[in-house]
Amino acid sequence: MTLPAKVRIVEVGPRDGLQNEKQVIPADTKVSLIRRLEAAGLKAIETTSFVSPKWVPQMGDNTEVLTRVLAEAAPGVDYPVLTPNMKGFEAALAAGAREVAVFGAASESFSQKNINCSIAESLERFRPVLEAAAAADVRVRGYVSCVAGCPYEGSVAPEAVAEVAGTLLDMGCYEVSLGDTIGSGNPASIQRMLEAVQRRVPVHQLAGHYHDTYGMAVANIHASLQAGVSVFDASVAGLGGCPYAAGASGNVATEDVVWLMNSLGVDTGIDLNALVDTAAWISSQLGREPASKVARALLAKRAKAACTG
Ligand SMILES: CC(C)(COP(=O)([O-])OP(=O)([O-])OC[C@H]1O[C@@H](n2cnc3c(N)ncnc32)[C@H](O)[C@@H]1OP(=O)([O-])[O-])[C@@H](O)C(=O)NCCC(=O)NCCSC(=O)C[C@@](C)(O)CC(=O)[O-]
Repeated sequence: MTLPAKVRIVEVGPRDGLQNEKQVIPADTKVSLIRRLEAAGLKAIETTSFVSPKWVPQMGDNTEVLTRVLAEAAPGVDYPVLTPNMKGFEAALAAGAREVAVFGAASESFSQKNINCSIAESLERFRPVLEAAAAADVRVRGYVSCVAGCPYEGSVAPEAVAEVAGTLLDMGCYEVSLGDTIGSGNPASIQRMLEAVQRRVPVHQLAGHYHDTYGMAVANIHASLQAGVSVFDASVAGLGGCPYAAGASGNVATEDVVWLMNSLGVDTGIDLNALVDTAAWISSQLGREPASKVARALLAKRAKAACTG
């Protein structure tokens, strides 16, 4: 299949990337990260989540972060936030959200552990969110977790993914992001899953959200590109992991995705050097090195050039 001329990258670092950090990250750092991502050319930046602070303490500053980000919103940039129920949606709307995301799963056990209800109950919680969002002219994105495997149940049937994705679309989501939450997918299994999902959902309404636990995320993105997917979620410096999927590493690093796309001649609109600066900056704030191979390689190259130059 011919590759698309350009792809849309949804940066999830400030939410998916930071939600699992044990240390308290000041709101100033989160806002500064988002400003740097805007400057690097990201046009969709998942900013925070309106979930229970008892469940995910790191996102407890959601209103402050979203309000401050929106007060100086960059032109043409979307700032989606997660909202699992009406309580979250109402708080997000009050803080000025113009895009939200509901998040379900293709695995019953993960749904219970993550949002404390069954898949069917979760869809019933999302329905009023989608209705209220339509009335307020707020866009809604859908997520399906565990599309390639569940930390509690093991394998997940592609048909189960297709069913939840299709229902989210029928309910009014404009796009469904397919989460390989524990990074257990490989190009063959992702391809099989996408074939099943595409029987229910048009490919232009799908996004890939692949964690990089086993180093397969870039290969899975390449397989998805060949299957016609042109939206990918990624996290600067490879930050993150899901608090309810033990051992799962971060999302694929945004730098790795931009490097892949640049090498394929696919436009992302993102400045790789500015992105690597951002990866180095947020990693230093967290007291570690960037997780991504591309950031490490480019930073090492710069350091060598600085020594020899
Ligand atoms: C969904 C709930 C809230 C249900 O939690 P619950 O306990 O079933 O909810 P409840 O309605 O029974 O309410 C219990 C308490 O929570 C409060 N509450 C209820 N709703 C909210 C809200 N929206 N915001 C703030 N507080 C809320 C509510 O007010 C009450 O407070 P209390 O009276 O005990 O003081 C809970 O399970 C939760 O917050 N879970 C967190 C899930 C989460 O954030 N997981 C990580 C994100 S998902 C992910 O990372 C995967 C993804 C998207 O990236 C894709 C992938 O990789 O697969």
